[in-house]
Amino acid sequence: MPRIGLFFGSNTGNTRKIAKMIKRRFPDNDDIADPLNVNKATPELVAGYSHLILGTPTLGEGAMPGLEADCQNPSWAEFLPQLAELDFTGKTVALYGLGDQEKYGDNFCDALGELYDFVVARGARVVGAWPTDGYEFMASKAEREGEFVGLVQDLDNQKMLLEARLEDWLKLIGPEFGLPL
Ligand SMILES: Cc1cc2nc3c(=O)[nH]c(=O)nc-3n(C[C@H](O)[C@H](O)[C@H](O)COP(=O)(O)O)c2cc1C
Repeated sequence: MPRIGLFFGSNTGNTRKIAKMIKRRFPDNDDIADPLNVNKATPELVAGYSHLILGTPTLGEGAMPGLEADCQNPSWAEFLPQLAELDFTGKTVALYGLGDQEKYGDNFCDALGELYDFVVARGARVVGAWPTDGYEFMASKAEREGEFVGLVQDLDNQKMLLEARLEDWLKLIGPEFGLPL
């Protein structure tokens, strides 16, 4: 079984696209599972991995994706409560989030911050903090002590930076995840 689980929620496909890019970046590497939408995941599946890469967009006004944020399918908002009792102690977790800094500068990538708080409260070791340089926003729950808690991508305004940012971040977390660079 792969060591590294790759889970995402997505409304319009951007977060899924990045999950697929991460998987494709390591071809023929059995350590990393195929990306799975959280609306098809189970707590048992998440529990089975020692390493997790979790991705989420922010919807609504700073909300997790899910039915209340007008997604067509359940997503993180419905799945996280199912993980409430899961012990993340001993797990290494890397997070990435998507948002729109121009339209939602007051809630930029808030769901990424919520995901961070959720796993940290359950004992996870989170790696892959990311600089806020190069982004313009007013407030973000994903910002802690001057850094984002994970990779931030803005495909609405900075799509041209997608690949370079992802590559740099994968280099950052690679050693923590035992992934080749
Ligand atoms: C209705 C709606 C609400 C949004 N609210 C926020 C928000 O509060 N904060 C933010 O950073 N981005 C917000 N966004 C931007 C999305 O997070 C961004 O477009 C993201 O790339 C969508 O990812 P997905 O295609 O995986 O769903 C919102 C987008 C939509 C359509």
